[in-house]
Amino acid sequence: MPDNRMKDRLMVALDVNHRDAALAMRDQLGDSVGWLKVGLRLFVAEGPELVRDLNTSHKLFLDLKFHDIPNTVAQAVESAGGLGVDMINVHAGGGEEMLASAAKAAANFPDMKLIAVTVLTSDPMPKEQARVVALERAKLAHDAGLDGIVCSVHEAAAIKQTCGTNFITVTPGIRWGGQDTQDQKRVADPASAITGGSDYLVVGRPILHAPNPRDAALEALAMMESVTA
Ligand SMILES: O=C(O)c1cc(=O)[nH]c(=O)n1[C@@H]1O[C@H](COP(=O)(O)O)[C@@H](O)[C@H]1O
Repeated sequence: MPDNRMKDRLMVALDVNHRDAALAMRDQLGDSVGWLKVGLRLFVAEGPELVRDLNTSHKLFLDLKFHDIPNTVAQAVESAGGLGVDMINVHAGGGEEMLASAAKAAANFPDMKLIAVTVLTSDPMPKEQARVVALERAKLAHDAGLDGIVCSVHEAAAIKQTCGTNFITVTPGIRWGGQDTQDQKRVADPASAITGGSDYLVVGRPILHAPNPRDAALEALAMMESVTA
């Protein structure tokens, strides 16, 4: 049985395009992971009903990366809050006013975490530059009252240092054992993510496309656990 402290820090990105595929993956993973992430592909295909269904067995991160004028983003945050999900995200690039409007709307849903994407893990900018920009955007999100950010493992420690240990760091771009990095540019393995200041690891294809997704999730969890006391 996986360690609850770690399984509650592992988010599987359900980047599939059909309700049946999503439910089958949920069932295969079972209690090996604490979180599921629904992103653009699945949400556009299947909508809110599936989100509610998945949220009955697992915590749910609705990853739609809102990026629009402040009023529109605030309204979208309200709608997401109405779904009862546990976490949503916006783009920090939307600026201070947009972030503040999103935070104000999210305050009506105290159980839902609002986080901001800093620099996409697929962005080809050099790592040093990504760290500077991600930190700048993290500060903006922190000052606007958001709960945390999405960044790569390479920026997580600096962000924690500046914004405080309670400021949530969610890190996609997780690969291990020589896996193909695909479109991801700033990657790290599960153990480095834990030691590098990540609160939550987002893993998609390395689990979804594994011969046995549950075994792949357990492998990631074992690496996460290997660096904790
Ligand atoms: O917000 C995200 O979740 C996200 C931000 C980011 O900077 N990079 C990133 O990969 N993601 C998401 O994290 C998941 C990573 O998937 P894999 O690359 O397949 O592990 C995908 O669902 C992406 O949409």
